[in-house]
Amino acid sequence: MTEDKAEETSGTDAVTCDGLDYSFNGTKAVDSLDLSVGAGEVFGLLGPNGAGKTTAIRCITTLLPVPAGMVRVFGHDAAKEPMAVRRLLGYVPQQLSADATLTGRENVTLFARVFDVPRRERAERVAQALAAVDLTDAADRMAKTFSGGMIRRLELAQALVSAPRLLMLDEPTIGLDPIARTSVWEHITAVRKATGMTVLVTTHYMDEAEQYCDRVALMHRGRIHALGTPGELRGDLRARRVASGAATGKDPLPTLEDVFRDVAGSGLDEEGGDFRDVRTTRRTASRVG
Ligand SMILES: Nc1ncnc2c1ncn2[C@@H]1O[C@H](COP(=O)(O)OP(=O)(O)OP(=O)(O)O)[C@@H](O)[C@H]1O
Repeated sequence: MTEDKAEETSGTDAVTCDGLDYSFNGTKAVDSLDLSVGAGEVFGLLGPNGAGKTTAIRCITTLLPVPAGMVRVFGHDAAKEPMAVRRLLGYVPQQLSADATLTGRENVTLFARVFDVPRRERAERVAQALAAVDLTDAADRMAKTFSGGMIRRLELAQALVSAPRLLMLDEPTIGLDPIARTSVWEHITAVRKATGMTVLVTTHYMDEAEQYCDRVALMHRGRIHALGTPGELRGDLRARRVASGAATGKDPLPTLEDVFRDVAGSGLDEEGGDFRDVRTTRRTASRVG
């Protein structure tokens, strides 16, 4: 992290969305979203396909234009100061962002150049980013020889090389096997501990959200239906069930998926929106091969 960025981002929320709306051809993808992500938090935006998670993320990254006053990143208005916002962000989109025909090091160097990492610091910062995701030994191999998990870690290194204060990850572990998923999360967690950066992540995987996110927002049809720590949300649902006579205090805590079913009602079933069913497999290694 560079010192000027650390100073610039102290004392303000990392992300504030205030009545964020976004429509595609008249259809609302994000509907009056209010959200605050505290500096240093790992915050999970959860929801089934089509909930509006990616659209919200793209508004926050400034990739989709929004009116002034709707999105702030460390106090900078995304509409008025998009360059200031971008300077503080690292973004790993769902789509593949590594080039198969370049080596790991070349891919990260490309991002270092695009994000204006000073030339004299570049080689060291690239090496640090690769080391942070455990790719030092593979750094000089072409990305097309990498496994899906390694590619995801390479994409993380690409996003980390500019020393972001806010790392945005759109479905970072989709399509990976359980071991690779754990490895990606361990690296995210380690970098976050070392740098204090904020992490905003979208996922379908409730187990990951539960394990790695400080707070989560459950999103459905463009709106947030519940927000809190995973423990709070599960505890609240149990309390509601006990109060209504549907459960006793001795029953095990409901899962986050139960919480989601409760707040989203029957809409999930209508849309075939069970989280276990809706994962779109992100093409990773096979796509670069
Ligand atoms: N470029 C686009 N043009 C038109 N409609 C879009 C576009 N991108 C998204 N949408 C629509 O906006 C809504 C929200 O989509 P979005 O991709 O934000 O959801 P999501 O929660 O990220 O889902 P997924 O997990 O599938 O990415 C959906 O109804 C989707 O069809």
